[in-house]
Amino acid sequence: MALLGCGVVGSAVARLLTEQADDFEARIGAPVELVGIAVRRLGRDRSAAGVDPELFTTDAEELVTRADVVVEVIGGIEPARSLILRAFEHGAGVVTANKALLAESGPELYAAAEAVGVDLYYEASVAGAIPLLRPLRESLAGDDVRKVLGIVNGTTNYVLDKMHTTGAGFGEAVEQAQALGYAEADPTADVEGFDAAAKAAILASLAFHSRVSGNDVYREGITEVTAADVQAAEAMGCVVKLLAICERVEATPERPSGISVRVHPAMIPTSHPLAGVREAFNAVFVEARSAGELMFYGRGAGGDPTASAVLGDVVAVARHRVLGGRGPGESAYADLPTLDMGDARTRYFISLDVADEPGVLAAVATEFARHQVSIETVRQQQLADEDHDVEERAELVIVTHAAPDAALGATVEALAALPQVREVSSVMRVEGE
Ligand SMILES: NC(=O)C1=CN([C@@H]2O[C@H](COP(=O)(O)OP(=O)(O)OC[C@H]3O[C@@H](n4cnc5c(N)ncnc54)[C@H](OP(=O)(O)O)[C@@H]3O)[C@@H](O)[C@H]2O)C=CC1
Ligand SMILES: N[C@@H](CC=O)C(=O)O
Repeated sequence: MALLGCGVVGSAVARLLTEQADDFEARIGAPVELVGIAVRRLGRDRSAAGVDPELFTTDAEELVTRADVVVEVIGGIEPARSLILRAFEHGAGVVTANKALLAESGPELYAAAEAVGVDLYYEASVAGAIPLLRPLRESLAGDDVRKVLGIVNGTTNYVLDKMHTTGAGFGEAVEQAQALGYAEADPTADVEGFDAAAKAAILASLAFHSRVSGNDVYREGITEVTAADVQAAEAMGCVVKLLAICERVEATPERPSGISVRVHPAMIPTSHPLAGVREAFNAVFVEARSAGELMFYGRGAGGDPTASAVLGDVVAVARHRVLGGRGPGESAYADLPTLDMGDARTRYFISLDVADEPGVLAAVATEFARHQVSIETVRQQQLADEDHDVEERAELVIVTHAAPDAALGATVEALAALPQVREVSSVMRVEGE
């Protein structure tokens, strides 16, 4: 086995593989020999990997030519993509945790693996330690998956959790997540939702037997979530979570059936099981026609949890080397189109700072009616300034029923333009009953 990368995940893979060498031999039916570990720079302290220092090399291209199984935990697009293709050319099976690469170049990699008849496994790429991709790809192969909904990014869940529970600032919480090994090399990928979007693309591809790339996913990160949003959520008995939502959408007279794949922050009621997902944990609901609802929960990031998923794949690929055969390849036969975000049916929470005068409610309600958005609840309260003097201002808090996202967005724009509306203080989608 060749290991590409020896950072948070790679060092845990090397250490656990070495510590449990006898068990791996028994499970696979042959010993696993680590033939080398490729890194960017030599001379760093690699003691966490617990392996012979002679194994380290900066020549990854040469290393992949002398292994039966290549584990890629470098991250990013290049040189990870070229190294994986080179490993396939030399007949090696590949295990990767690289969701960014799979979401961008998945079809190319599946085809290359297929062409030479070798394995490509990537359980660690979504939701860290949680066995999720194999259940979707294999256990649910006899069912019809309708929806996948969950928290798939540990860093943002950690940040939002800290903002809720300790009142920590955004930057401070991101630094903590980086120190704990949860964040990507560039944490922008986490906080801007790119990492969750890549994972949503992988989940949707597997769940709906279609090709979904990261660019097909509607994406909003958590950088715009303010302390005021967090407080507004709490006042509503909700918490803010970054959610990945993949769903089958039936045809309407205006558009064909397809899939909606989106990542954005949302308020969910504290009674919802996802609200209790704390720190860097992940949780994913899968809804299938016959199975009903399934929930997967566990550690979504960090060295050892991710290495657990990587090593599970190593055992599967190595077994195939010993016994013959290979795991399932890509299944994209359904070829469903990805629909526009505007067509997704969502619910909105909207908080407005309005002039407290007659006719305000009617003006606001008219905009909702004009855009065919139905209101679920409205709450109005007078606003006081810092000296607790009651001004001629009020806060209107509105929660809508589900409506097309485009109609909800247009409603917010129209509300902002009303003369009675001083400010749209907070807008967030709402998920969960
Ligand atoms: N951290 C986590 O919790 C999880 C991470 N992942 C994924 O796992 C992968 C690895 O993540 P992580 O371990 O956190 O990343 P790190 O940044 O901690 O480690 C990356 C490793 O790759 C090496 N590397 C970088 N560029 C090259 C190169 N050109 N040639 C050879 N080696 C190179 C680095 O070398 P050097 O040490 O010399 O810098 C380092 O050892 C990523 O795809 C990530 O998305 C998936 C699930 C969870
Ligand atoms: N940066 C990612 C790591 C695991 O995929 C996350 O925070 O979830």
